Amino acid sequence: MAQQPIITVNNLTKNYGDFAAVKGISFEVFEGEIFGLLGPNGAGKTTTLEIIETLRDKTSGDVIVGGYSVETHADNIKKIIGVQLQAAGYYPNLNLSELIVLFCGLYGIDKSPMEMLEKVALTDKAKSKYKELSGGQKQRFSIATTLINDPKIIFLDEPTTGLDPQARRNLWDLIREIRDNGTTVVITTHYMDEAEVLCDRVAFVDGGHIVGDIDTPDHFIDTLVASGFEREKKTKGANLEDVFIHLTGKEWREG
Ligand SMILES: Nc1ncnc2c1ncn2[C@@H]1O[C@H](COP(=O)(O)OP(=O)(O)OP(=O)(O)O)[C@@H](O)[C@H]1O
Repeated sequence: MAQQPIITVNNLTKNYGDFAAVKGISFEVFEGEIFGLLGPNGAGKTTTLEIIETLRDKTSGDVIVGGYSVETHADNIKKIIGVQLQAAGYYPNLNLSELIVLFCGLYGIDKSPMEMLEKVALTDKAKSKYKELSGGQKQRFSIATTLINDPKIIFLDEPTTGLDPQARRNLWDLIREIRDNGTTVVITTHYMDEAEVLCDRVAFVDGGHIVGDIDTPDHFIDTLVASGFEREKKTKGANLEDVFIHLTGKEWREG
């Protein structure tokens, strides 16, 4: 069966005053995939994401999300997407369970906080405040809040920045699980190892453009190797991170 586009971005541009941050970007995200926008700091990933999320106006181009145009049907789009809040959005005096109740109220949805926390393995932190969580737990909680309205698509902007290797791997498992349960995931990252193991397809963004094709990580790598590219050093069968994980285990950490 042909893959169905759930997001179509066509010739998108965004100027901040005289500065062109996004310079004619086009891509499709297929239903049910983990799609990665990869690129260095300042490439235009967040700007592109925020326009798709209807949080920022575009300068020109077309963006269709779930069949709706960002220009004319932003409210319909907001109902079918899940977006991570910045940390400042979490009221400091409420615990995780109370925060979930608050978000449910904003969406007009009745969900059990424990059920939402269960999805991200945080039921034991239900009575904790957001600021008391570790980096990985904070990310997991913020992912739980994106799932409250049973969205068709969630957007994760650099979800593993600053996390330790276990927390990153556990977050990758969680993101795959969300995809396997039928939610499309759009993620930005500048970690190529992350994109390689996590994303079904990726686009490389640099200087406001998509450079090269949009393809699976495997196909990109195979094409590069077939072109005669060789790494300078022969890689070993494991790396230092493998040693670290082997020695310290892969279980959830509370630290
Ligand atoms: N509100 C704004 N006003 C002016 N310039 C902005 C604004 N937001 C972003 N920019 C600029 O637009 C460019 C793209 O920024 P953007 O945040 O989209 O990049 P990014 O790829 O997400 O980078 P990062 O990984 O650092 O978040 C950068 O040069 C940035 O300084």
